[in-house]
Amino acid sequence: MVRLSNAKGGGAIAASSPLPGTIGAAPLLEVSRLSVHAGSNALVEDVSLSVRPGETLCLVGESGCGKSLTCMSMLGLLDDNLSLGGSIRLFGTETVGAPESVLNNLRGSDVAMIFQNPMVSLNPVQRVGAQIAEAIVEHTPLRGATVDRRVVELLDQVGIPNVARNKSYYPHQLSGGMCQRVMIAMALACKPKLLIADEPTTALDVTIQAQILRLLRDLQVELGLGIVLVTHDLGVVAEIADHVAVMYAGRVVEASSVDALFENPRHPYTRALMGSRIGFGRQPGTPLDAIGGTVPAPSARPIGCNFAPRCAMASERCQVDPPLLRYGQHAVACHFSGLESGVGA
Ligand SMILES: Nc1ncnc2c1ncn2[C@@H]1O[C@H](COP(=O)(O)OP(=O)(O)OP(=O)(O)O)[C@@H](O)[C@H]1O
Repeated sequence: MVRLSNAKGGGAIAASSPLPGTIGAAPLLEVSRLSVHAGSNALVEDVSLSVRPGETLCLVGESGCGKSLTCMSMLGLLDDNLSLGGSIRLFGTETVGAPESVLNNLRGSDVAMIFQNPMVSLNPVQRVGAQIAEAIVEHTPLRGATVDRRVVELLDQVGIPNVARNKSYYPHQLSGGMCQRVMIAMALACKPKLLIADEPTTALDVTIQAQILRLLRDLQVELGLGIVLVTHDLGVVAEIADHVAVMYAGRVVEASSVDALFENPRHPYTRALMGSRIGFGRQPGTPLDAIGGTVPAPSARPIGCNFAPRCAMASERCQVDPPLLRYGQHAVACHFSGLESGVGA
């Protein structure tokens, strides 16, 4: 279940139903009223969400909406110039304000992260098998020949063909898709319960992207992983998400189950994201509508609703910040959502 709250909108909001089989399972991750500041600028505000075993939560939004900072906060990997507020509980342990040793224990053991560009994340001068072996030695008690066996097992698990040969290759000898599989193998080396994936398919072409998403989904079923996946692509969301949090200018503006979001997007920003992409409710032949304007910089946010300057529906009401409100399993922060009065579904 993804839970959401917004300080201005009141208490916790249950924004979607748990997956079958996860009802009652303790959340792997619980983020409550997360804020990230650079000096007086709020980069992320009042973000709350949770992920249970076997669930995939997608964070979606344009560049600069705060998706990566939200993920980096979860791992305690924020730059030194940033300050963190709110609460982040990983497997029940509060990590905000916790000593580095607590985060070190969690990172690479119960929680792992994969990034956008595997070519950048992998060491170019070390064979991929050796890089996975290093991750195994760092995060598990395995040693010697057992490590080699585990390398082969992991490469098999992520669908690398001809493992005996490919494990001795350097990253540049493998395709981008294969390198991303290697990164996923490294992430799995520590048998994590939670995987945080920041745009893991953005650098890959569409066919390979679909293969990697399928792999993540398969691994999730096999291992019961919770996944937080960042993307700006609603196609990726449709493919893999159970729950979605749409972020705009540092906040969650809409959240629900993936089905409810696509059936009935309520925030004008969500609808604009859908309208700017081929295949989401568009008639064949209609031109793509780019969303006019850009996400406001944290230092230049408007008074009231952050999306108002780009919103066709904006009126005087939007000078007042809309709270994130819930209707059933759907939460939205817009004066025109029809949710304020609790009507309409
Ligand atoms: N260390 C930092 N100091 C100051 N501002 C920062 C810092 N890191 C990120 N920001 C700003 O915070 C905002 C949110 O950044 P973030 O990287 O989380 O966005 P994003 O939604 O992940 O975008 P992208 O898809 O481009 O990664 C942006 O305006 C960014 O410029």
